[in-house]
Amino acid sequence: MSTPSESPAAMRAAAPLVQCITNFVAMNFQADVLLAAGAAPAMVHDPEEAGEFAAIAPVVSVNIGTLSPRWVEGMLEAALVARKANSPWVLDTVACFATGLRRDATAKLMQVGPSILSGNASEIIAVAGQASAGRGVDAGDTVAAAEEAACKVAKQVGCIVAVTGEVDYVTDGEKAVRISGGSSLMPQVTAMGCSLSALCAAYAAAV
Ligand SMILES: Nc1ncnc2c1ncn2[C@@H]1O[C@H](COP(=O)(O)OP(=O)(O)OP(=O)(O)O)[C@@H](O)[C@H]1O
Ligand SMILES: Cc1ncsc1CCO
Repeated sequence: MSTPSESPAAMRAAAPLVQCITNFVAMNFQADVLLAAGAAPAMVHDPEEAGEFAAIAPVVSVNIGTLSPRWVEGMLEAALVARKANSPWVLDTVACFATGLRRDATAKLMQVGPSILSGNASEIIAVAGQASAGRGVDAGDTVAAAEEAACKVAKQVGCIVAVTGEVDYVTDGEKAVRISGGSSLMPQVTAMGCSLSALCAAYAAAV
């Protein structure tokens, strides 16, 4: 395992293939962010091939931003294959509180047990089964308000939970770190959080 300062070089050296099942809005931007960081993105989502590809890729990044029932099938197939192979997989629960399809998909995906769960404060509060103030893809809660929910989910699932916002809160349920350094311009650009969760996947595969 590399130290945080060694991790970027370790990731570049490994150049991990990252299977991304992500939303239409983020797809291009997220792929470019992964390439810039030194990973090798592949956007592979159809259930006809998602599981097969997950057997080749060392890590899977799942993002529920633009959902359809068929995409959910692909997500579940890929997540199950990754889990069975003991490979990491990351779940970004975009707007998971908003509709029945999203709530149902999130519940099924959480049952597979992601290695890392990433979302804004309202999404993480909703995953913990609490009422959130989110609106669409935007958070209506502070990161601080989601810390308890993040710890609860991390302990229950045995995963890392990252709550994103002005200062990110990352926990395994016992230890936690707060990460600052973002820009107030970042919420004005779409797909920042989506790209971050895919980057987490790349690092999980490589370091
Ligand atoms: N107000 C802010 N000030 C500084 N940095 C921020 C702020 N809001 C977000 N960020 C940065 O943007 C990153 C993504 O966080 P955010 O919560 O906006 O993701 P998101 O809502 O899931 O994004 P998207 O759904 O558009 O992909 C954070 O990790 C943080 O670095
Ligand atoms: C705007 C938007 N709508 C669904 S996914 C997405 C990208 C940011 O979450």
